Amino acid sequence: MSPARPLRLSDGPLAALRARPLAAEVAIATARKGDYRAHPIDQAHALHADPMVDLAEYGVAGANHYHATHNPPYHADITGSIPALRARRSVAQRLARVNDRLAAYGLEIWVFDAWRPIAVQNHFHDHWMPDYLRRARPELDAAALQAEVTRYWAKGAPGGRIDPASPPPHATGGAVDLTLRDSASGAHLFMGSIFDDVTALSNTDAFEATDDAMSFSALEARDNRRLLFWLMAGEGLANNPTEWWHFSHGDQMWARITGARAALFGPAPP
Ligand SMILES: C[C@@H](N)C(=O)N[C@H](C)C(=O)O
Ligand SMILES: [Zn+2]
Repeated sequence: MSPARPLRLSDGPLAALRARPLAAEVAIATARKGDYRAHPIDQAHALHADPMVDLAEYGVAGANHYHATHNPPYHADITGSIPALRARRSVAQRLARVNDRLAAYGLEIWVFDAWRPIAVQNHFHDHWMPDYLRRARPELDAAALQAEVTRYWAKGAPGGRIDPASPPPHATGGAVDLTLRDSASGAHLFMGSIFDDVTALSNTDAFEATDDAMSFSALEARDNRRLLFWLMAGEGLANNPTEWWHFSHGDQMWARITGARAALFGPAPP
């Protein structure tokens, strides 16, 4: 018996997700996110000690974007990066369930990054992004430059010592950066910007207001971002409104955006 042909994205339940606007949810997330690093963390929660696992063990595909050479816009292996893609077990299970929904369409999640060494976080927040901005936007004063850095890169930990009450999202094991791809060819769905673009183009709702019925690029990016957003929301993951690729469950950003009383995860266990 020949394998069933994959469903088309114009059909079935995922077509409905691609047609579902997301601007209202993004506006709520933007309003709530605020100073998310000050949100309480519930150390007594049953998931607080959720173990770390390799995403590959849960059938979730990906390659660490920071531990690579052909990784625009960096084009360099970042010092301190690792090949592994690790996350909390409950997060891996959520991603696996998203993959179950995608399978009939011949699609799957592709992960760019998950748990991130603090050296990598510090590199981008303290050095790479400020250096880049000083060259590209020399008109920015110190405060404006810092605001622009933290729009896209969370503060790490000076000296590498993570404050257990305020870990950067990717140090918790609850945050993942990802997209969708065709499982057979490996081709990524078009999302309208590259991963880690640090402009408004990366805002999750960047294409929601498109009124140009002839811009198939804008329409395709809009519908694919909607698909990713609603699939992840269906598994309880919250999206960072300035980055279409960043989702989390259990960290402080997730707690702020979803209205949870407390986050579940502090710094990830070894
Ligand atoms: C820039 C991106 N890869 C990212 O992960 N940003 C978030 C906000 C972070 O640094 O935690
Ligand atoms: Zn991220």
